[in-house]
Amino acid sequence: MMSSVLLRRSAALAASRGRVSSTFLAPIANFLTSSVDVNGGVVPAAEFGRFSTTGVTERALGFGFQSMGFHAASGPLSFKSSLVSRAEFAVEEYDDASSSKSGDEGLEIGSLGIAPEIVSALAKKGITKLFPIQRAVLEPAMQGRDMIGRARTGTGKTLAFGIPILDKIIQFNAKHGRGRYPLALVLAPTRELARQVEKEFQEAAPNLDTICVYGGAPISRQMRQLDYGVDIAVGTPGRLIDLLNRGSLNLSEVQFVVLDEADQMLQVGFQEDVEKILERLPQKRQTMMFSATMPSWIRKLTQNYLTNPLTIDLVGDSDQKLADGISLFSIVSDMHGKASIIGPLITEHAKGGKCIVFTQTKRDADRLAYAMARNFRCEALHGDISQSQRERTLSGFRDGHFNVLVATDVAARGLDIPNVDLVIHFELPNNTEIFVHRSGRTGRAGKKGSAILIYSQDQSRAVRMIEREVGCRFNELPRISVESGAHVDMFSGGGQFSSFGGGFRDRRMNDSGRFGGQRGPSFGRSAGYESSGFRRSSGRDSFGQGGRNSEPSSGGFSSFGSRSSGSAFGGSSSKNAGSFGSFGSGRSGGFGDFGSSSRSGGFGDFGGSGRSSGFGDRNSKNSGLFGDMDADQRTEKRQF
Ligand SMILES: Nc1ncnc2c1ncn2[C@@H]1O[C@H](COP(=O)(O)OP(=O)(O)OP(=O)(O)O)[C@@H](O)[C@H]1O
Repeated sequence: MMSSVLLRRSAALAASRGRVSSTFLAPIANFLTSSVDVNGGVVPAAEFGRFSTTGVTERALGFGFQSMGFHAASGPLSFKSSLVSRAEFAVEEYDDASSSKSGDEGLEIGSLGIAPEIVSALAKKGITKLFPIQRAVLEPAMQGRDMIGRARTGTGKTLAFGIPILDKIIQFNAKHGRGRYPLALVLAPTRELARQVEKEFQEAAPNLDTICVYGGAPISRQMRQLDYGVDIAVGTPGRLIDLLNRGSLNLSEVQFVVLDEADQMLQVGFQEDVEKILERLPQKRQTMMFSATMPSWIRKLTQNYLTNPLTIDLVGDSDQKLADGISLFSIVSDMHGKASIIGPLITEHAKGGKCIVFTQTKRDADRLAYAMARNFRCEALHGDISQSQRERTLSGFRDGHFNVLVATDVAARGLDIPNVDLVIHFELPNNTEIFVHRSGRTGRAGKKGSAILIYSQDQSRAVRMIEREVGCRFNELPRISVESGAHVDMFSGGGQFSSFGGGFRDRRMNDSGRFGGQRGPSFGRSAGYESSGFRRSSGRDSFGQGGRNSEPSSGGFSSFGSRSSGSAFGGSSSKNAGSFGSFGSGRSGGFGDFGSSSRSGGFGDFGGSGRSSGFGDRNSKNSGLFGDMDADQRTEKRQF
């Protein structure tokens, strides 16, 4: 091991470059000087008011930061204010972020003193200018500030925290040589997102050693890699904890921690594990939290984890919360016709590009993908599918081998897949945050895209509520009538069940409206909701719906056979044997085994995990909300 450490150190020394601190700030200062007049009158978004131009704590930042003395002496404090104001101003210009129309020439990445290897690596990806959130974050992040960052989906939050961290690590390594233990830790809620973040880090700083740890992948390989030494660890909490418990992961040198999708990471069920990890980190560290959604509860909670945090919010409370390029549509459909209108919607609105259809349940995702596969190249993605299959599916989708992905909310957050032109909410999401994240799989990085919400007549109120909460307006599409011959039968094994999802849900629904998502008053929102269709979660403001608890893939129907299984109606012996295996809310009723059976081909080895599509389980500890927990044979339920 010593040799690997030495190897890492000498490699770093070879790459060492004695950078003069002032090179970093001078170009920014020039830029700001030239832009200060322009921005003088700009009132930052609501949260920007909280950005203090005074009292910036120069936290003692551990070993890596002393060498960054220039940041501690970075000129007048108003400078930082200008930077943030400028960033906010730029948000309004963001429509055309990729062009130079906005007059952003001053923030060419190459002129900021960022490590040349980052600059050239980003340039290879066509990234030459900072996006607004990246501008806003750069300076305070370089100063070591703890922060909460909110910016709309697809606006570059990953590199907003990535660039400063990578730059600092490169500098640290150049000075001290490379050590064995990670200097930065990024926590993400799903395996796919963790992999994506790690990839983005790796591509932006190819000479740094990164590792992505998550369940469903052999732990021994991850242990070996950690043993060899890494600069940055990205992972999902379950596997990180396992590695900590096994003594393979040492977090004693971590200087930078990021909670990506922070509002999800700090939900009950997730939060405990996150805390376990945070407890193992040095006190002296820089902690940053990012998400496109920051419900009010999270702002209070973050005080527990952050020191004198700076809030950088490019969304603001009153604005619309979706990225600008997303056009929103709604269409009413009864439960029976829903599946049948997906095809026409895709044909009309995806325009040959990719489409993600979001369902509430794993089972629904399977069924819909199965039924749609008759007309589209289409696959399902959810937490009951084996990790290897999940990865194959996602890369197949990325690479354009098929164009329609039917997914649970395991794919709602963070995933950056090129050319997703259309998102369809097959069912109402459980809360507005999920709506924002799901919709945000399209319209990324300044591109345009569409999101269509399918709802039933009695969900109109919930639709209006989304509009209010998200600050958006749906364009109502004309109803699509489904001729009987064109009806999509979701249930291959039993033609008698021609309705889908919500229809069944309603039948499962008990009097208290547990399956809220399928009914008007059941839509959740983070700001609280009083309908009986909601369950309040642990005193926080964000609500799940009862249906979520009962979402489980195994709970609903027995009817849908996997491609590999002839026993499609495995649950027919269950309580409600009349038609469907189990209308109960229990996970295992009817055909609990469906979820765990392995499949070949169509529907994966249902060994994965995750959570179902809402926050309904926030009350339950260890509810297995993270995609990785399963693979480590943890006891959580699997819900995504
Ligand atoms: N400065 C930039 N110039 C051009 N493209 C960029 C820039 N920064 C990031 N991107 C690209 O924008 C896309 C979206 O970035 P990213 O995934 O970080 O968004 P996000 O804000 O984290 O979204 P979400 O909220 O959905 O997680 C990525 O493909 C990324 O490579």
